[in-house]
Amino acid sequence: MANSNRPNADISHVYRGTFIHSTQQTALQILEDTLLGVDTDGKIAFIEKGAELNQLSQIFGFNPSEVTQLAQHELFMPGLVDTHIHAPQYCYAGTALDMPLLQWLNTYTFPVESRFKDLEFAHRVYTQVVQRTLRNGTTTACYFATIHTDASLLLGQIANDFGQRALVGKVCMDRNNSVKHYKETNQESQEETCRWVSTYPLVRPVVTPRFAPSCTGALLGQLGAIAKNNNLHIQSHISENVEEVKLVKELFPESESYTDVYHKYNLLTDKTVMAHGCYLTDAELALFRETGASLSHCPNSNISLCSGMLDVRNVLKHKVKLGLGTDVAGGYSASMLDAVRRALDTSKVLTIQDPEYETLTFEEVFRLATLGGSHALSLDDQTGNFEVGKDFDALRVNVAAAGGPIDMIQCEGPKVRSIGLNECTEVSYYLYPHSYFKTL
Ligand SMILES: O=c1[nH]c(=O)c2nc[nH]c2[nH]1
Ligand SMILES: [Zn+2]
Repeated sequence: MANSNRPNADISHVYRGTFIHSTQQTALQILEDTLLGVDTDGKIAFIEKGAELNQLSQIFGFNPSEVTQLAQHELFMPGLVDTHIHAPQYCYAGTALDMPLLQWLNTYTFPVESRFKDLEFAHRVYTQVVQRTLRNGTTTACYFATIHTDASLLLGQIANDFGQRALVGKVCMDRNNSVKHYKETNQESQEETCRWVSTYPLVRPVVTPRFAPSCTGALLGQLGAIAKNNNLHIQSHISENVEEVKLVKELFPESESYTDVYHKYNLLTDKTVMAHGCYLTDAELALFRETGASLSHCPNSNISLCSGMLDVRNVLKHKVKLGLGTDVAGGYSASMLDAVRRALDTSKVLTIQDPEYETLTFEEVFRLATLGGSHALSLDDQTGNFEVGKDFDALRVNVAAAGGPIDMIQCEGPKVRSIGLNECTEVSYYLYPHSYFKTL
């Protein structure tokens, strides 16, 4: 029995069955006939082999007859972590994907986001995006909201009420010539960001310069200082599209690279997550590694906006922390399972282009969607896998749910050990992020 267990914990639930998760050493571990105990704070008190039941029940003082046994076709997996999603853009997800990034922002995104001044509209869309992502198994999400502080607070409140672990950013932008009222003055952006971050712990605020082209150097510097003084998370976009990289060079001629722009303004820290990074050089990746900043790989968005393809293998080689993001609505799907599939597709396209390229495995991408995401958001002490002491943040998956999308086929031959890349995990599940079960 592992000595990392916490024998003094008060146990509220014990589950027995199959658990799958990732560790640093193993991309996908399948733990059959396993017992997992949850304490009254919702934290994992032990995870041990089923055969240890009697011993565990004595140590932890629970009754073996109260153990919840999973059915044959059920399993637990960690809640999915979406490291980059724009909550307001959910209202046009699946449409408006006919332009490259900069034109797309001006034509569709900024006009829609400017509507979130209207709190009633914001309430409607934000409720839908939180419910939908939860239903898709996203128990942790790192959201961009809009420039409107009150609507951003509402998003945090809604996520909190539904039991989703959410990091939320009030977007900052003091540069935008395309939609008249959708920008702030430098002073407004600074003051509203201070008002925003002072709402902690109701929401976990993220300092959110939209991206370098939307912010003056002065604002970037002020946001870097606010993040530093309050030890806050930071999120933004980087090197998504060739035109954007060129624009950043023109706007910030004194900087050596796009990464250097953020670094100069103290926006690259071990609590920073930057979306995309398709065109980062090895020197820029080295700077990410040095500062502890992470990347969010958003393959659906990268393909949908014809932005580029991230070389994930190279990011991993540089030991840069990496998670997956849906990037709704540049990405048309709010499902992290879709992000898993698109990450594999992108990797396979890179292999088609260069047969020597080492394609990502399904197991590696599963890890990116769970443990990798929790690392990228610096939440790996709380979530990402089934380690003792972390929150029991899990999806209970029934791959044989009545009316579900999978036909279970009995066949002879080797036992199938991988859950594969079909629709199976989008069937039925329960969330258990805050020491109570929820069925959506
Ligand atoms: O995919 C993206 N979505 C956005 O909303 C955005 N803003 C700046 N850069 C961006 N990229
Ligand atoms: Zn984005």
